[in-house]
Amino acid sequence: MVDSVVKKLLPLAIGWWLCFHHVTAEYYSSVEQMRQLLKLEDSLIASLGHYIKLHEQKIEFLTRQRDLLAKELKEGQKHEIAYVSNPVSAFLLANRLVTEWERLRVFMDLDVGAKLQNNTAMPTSEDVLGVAEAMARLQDIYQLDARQMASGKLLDRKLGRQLKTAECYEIGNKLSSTGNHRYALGWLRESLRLWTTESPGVSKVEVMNGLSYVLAQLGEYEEALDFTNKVLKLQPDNQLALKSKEPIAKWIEYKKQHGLPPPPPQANYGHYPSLCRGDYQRPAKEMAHLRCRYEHSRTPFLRIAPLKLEEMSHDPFIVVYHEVISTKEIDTILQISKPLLHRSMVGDSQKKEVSKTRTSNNGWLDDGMHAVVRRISMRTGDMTDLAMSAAEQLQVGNYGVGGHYLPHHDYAVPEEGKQAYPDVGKGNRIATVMYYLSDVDIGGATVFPEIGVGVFPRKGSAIFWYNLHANGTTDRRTLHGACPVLVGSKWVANKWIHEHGQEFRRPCPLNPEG
Ligand SMILES: O=C(O)CCC(=O)C(=O)O
Ligand SMILES: [Fe+2]
Repeated sequence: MVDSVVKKLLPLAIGWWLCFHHVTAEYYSSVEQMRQLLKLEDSLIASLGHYIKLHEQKIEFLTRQRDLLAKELKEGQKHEIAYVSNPVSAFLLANRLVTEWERLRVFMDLDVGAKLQNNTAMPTSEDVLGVAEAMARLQDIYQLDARQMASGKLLDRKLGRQLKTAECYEIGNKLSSTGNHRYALGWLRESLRLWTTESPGVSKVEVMNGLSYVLAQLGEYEEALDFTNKVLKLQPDNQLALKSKEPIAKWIEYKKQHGLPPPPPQANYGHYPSLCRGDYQRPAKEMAHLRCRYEHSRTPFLRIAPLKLEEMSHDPFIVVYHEVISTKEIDTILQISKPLLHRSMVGDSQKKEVSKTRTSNNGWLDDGMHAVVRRISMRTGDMTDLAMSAAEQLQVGNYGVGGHYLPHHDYAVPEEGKQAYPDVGKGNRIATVMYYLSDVDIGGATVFPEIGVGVFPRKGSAIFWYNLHANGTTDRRTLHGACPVLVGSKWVANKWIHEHGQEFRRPCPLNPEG
């Protein structure tokens, strides 16, 4: 649509420029020449009329676009958090800001000279790709198909509105450009299924070319050729289809003779996906001895204020404390940490980098920053009976749509002769206490794939486990990950406690006397 208006405007702008440059000839010395000027003015007025008309069309077009975008924005503003924490609407928002607004900006700059004013940095195409990758991750872990998502359904929830042909195409296209062909296919098929002659924004030929490309990438050459042929039937001179037809036909021959190369190996995290979905059930005999109880005997604090404790695993030791941080304390923590958030890194102090294995934001809070931060440190000490002199600052983390942290260990494995966490200088991370500062609508569990344990976030709870064996060696069974957030915004706060000072303190929590 933008294109067609641009095509009309451009020659006119050039014509207008040419008209003015003709007026420089000498006219005054001849009546006949002067008569030409009347003709010139007549044609100038006609051009001006044409120019105004096209500008009116342009304004009309921009007004329509503005109204459409405003309508979409209004939808988003009705339920802000729900809108940005739903993978589909989050994708559409990022995509609108990057693709559609950029198109409009170019269009506006073309002639009128007005520029879009904005003080906030616009998201970039990186953001759109990030959301597209998150979408593929969510589909993978939670087994979601494009058709259901496009109908506004996520698992058992009905969310948002139904997607249109062009939106499905846009998602498929972005997934295809990030190499997620498997999921791109579903979205492009949905786009074609929804396509009608009235569908704005994308032509049937574009969708079918997209399908042909993705199918060829997946080794489905026969169906790819089918789509290419369909495109050529509709548009015999379609360049993309003409170019791809021959290579696809060659691949069909190759496949007949040699078969397909084996697909690249996929990372396998055992029960990780099923634990994330809450589908995995541990054998009854492993669960039988786990209890929910009040913890009231280990420390003086617990005698006065017993805590609700849920045992998740005895060996390795993993428990969840419930209702250990109040909503008021959480509000304070979130308020001070929000301005400090930045993209989470992976790696040790020697080499830290941004990674797709950990997509969240975090910020560090020191005890000196606020009484509540100090109080949380003390509470962590009271809960665990470990010395807080060897604890790191509180790390507050926020995961957006599709945000996750693939299975990892919290302890470090230093090179021979080097110490773990040299910047902390207090030994390895003996234990982790992680507070859940929010509920999560769907997804976002903390799971331990080696031992089949999954904990779903509950605002106010905290999970506690030892990363090291009692003899100080690392416990590999503590491998754990943060499942992608499907709907919602997940907030956590980590307190990592190191070895030094714990020599006489590490209790056997299941048996205080032992
Ligand atoms: O967010 C979670 O559930 C786990 C986070 C985690 O493992 C970490 O930050 O080290
Ligand atoms: Fe961790």
